[in-house]
Amino acid sequence: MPNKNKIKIKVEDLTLIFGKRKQEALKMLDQGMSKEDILKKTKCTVGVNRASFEIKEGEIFVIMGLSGSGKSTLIRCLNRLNEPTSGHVFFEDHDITRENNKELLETRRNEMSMVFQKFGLLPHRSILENAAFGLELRGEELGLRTEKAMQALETVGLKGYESQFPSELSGGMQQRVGLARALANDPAVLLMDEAFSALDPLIKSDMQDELLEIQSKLKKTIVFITHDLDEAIKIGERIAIMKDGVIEQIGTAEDILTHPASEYVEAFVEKVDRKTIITAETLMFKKNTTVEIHKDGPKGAIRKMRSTTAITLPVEDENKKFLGYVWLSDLLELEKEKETTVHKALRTDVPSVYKNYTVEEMLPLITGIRYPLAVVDEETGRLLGLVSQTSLIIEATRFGKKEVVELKEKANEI
Ligand SMILES: Nc1ncnc2c1ncn2[C@@H]1O[C@H](COP(=O)(O)OP(=O)(O)OP(=O)(O)O)[C@@H](O)[C@H]1O
Repeated sequence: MPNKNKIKIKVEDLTLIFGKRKQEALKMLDQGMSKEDILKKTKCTVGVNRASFEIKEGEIFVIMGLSGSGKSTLIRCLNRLNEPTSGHVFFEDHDITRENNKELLETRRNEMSMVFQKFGLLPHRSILENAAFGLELRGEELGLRTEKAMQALETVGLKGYESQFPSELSGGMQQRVGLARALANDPAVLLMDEAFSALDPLIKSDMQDELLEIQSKLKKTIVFITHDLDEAIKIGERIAIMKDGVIEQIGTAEDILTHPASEYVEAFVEKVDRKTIITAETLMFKKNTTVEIHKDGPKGAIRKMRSTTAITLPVEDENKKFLGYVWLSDLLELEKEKETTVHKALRTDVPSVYKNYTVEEMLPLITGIRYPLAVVDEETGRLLGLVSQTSLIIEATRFGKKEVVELKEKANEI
C-alpha cells in the first residue's frame, strides 16, 4: 500500500532555459524579466520557470496547461531527458540532478517509466517484444521478461495479441502496448506525456477509465501531462496549472474551481461543469443551533428556533448523531399538548448526504423539500453541517464567482 504522506518526487526551484546564453537568461529571470523580453534579448526560451512542488506516493499528479506552457519540458526534467538549468529534482531521498550517467540510466530503467503520446513502439517487433523492451534494455533474461510482459499485456487488456505487430493494432491498442511496456518495468513512477492525446474521444475516455482502474489496483505514482482540462479533472487527484513555464496553482479540481489563484486560472476553469466537482464539504455551513433529543423539550426547541428565526432545526442524539428534523408547527402542537419531549415531532424520513457528494448528486434530493440537506459523517453518522438549497441551485446554474460568494453568504444567513 502506498503511503500518501510520503513524498515520492520533490521538485525544488527548477528552471530550464533553452538556448546558448542560459546563465545570462537565468540572471534576467532572477531580475524579474519576462519570458518574452528574455527571448528578445538572448534568443533563449524559458521552458520552466522556478517550479517547486511535491508529488505524493500513489497519487496521480496532473500537469496541465495550454500548448507551449512548459508541461513536456517539465516532465522531461523529472528523468533528465531535459537537463534543468538550475534547481533540483529529488526521487525519494536522492537528487536526480546530481546523478552521474550510470545512476541516471538506472533511475530511468528501474524507477521511472515514460509513456509517450506517439506510443514509441518498434514496428518490426511483436507486441510481446515491444512490451518486454524496457526489460530487455535492463538485461532481464528472456523467460522473466516474457512472463512480466505477458502479465502487463493482460493488465491493459491485450491478452491474445502477443504475436501481432503494432501496425495490426488500432491507435488505442497501440497506446495500451505503450502502457504495458511501462508497467512491465514495474517502476515506482509512471511519467505519461500527453499519453492519450492522439486518441479519438471515445477511445480516450476508455483509456482514462482503464488507467484509473489499473491505478486502483497497482497504486503507482503517476505524473500525467495533458492540455485537456476535462481529462485533468477526471484523472488527477491534484492538478498543477502551468502558464509560460510558471506553475500558477496546484490543488484538487475543487480547490482550483473554488479558489482560483489568478485571473488566468479563473478564466481557464470558467467553463468547467461545477456541479460535477463541487462537493457538500465545500458548500456546507456549520449550524450552531441543533435540537438535542434527550435534552430539549418542545419549549426549549421553540426557544432555539426563535433565536435563529428558523422554522425547522436538525435533531441530534447525545452522540451528535443526526436523527432528522423538527418543525416549528409540530413543536407548537406538542407544547399545547404539554408533551415534555420532542420525539413525536421528529421527522426521520429526510435525506442526508456525505461530504463527498457532488452538487449533481445532491440536486435530486432537494426536490420537494424546504430545508437544508444534512451532511453526516460516513462512519459515525454525526452531523457535520448543512447545505442550503440556494447554494446548490447557484452552483448548478453556474453564476459568476463573485455572485456565488454573495448569494452563498446570504443563503447561509437564512
Ligand atoms: N528543444 C527546444 N528548443 C527551444 N525551445 C523549446 C524546445 N522545446 C520546447 N521549447 C519551448 O519551451 C516552451 C515550453 O514548451 P513545451 O513543449 O514544454 O510546452 P508544452 O506545454 O508541453 O506544449 P505542447 O502541449 O504543445 O507540447 C515553449 O515556449 C517552447 O517553444
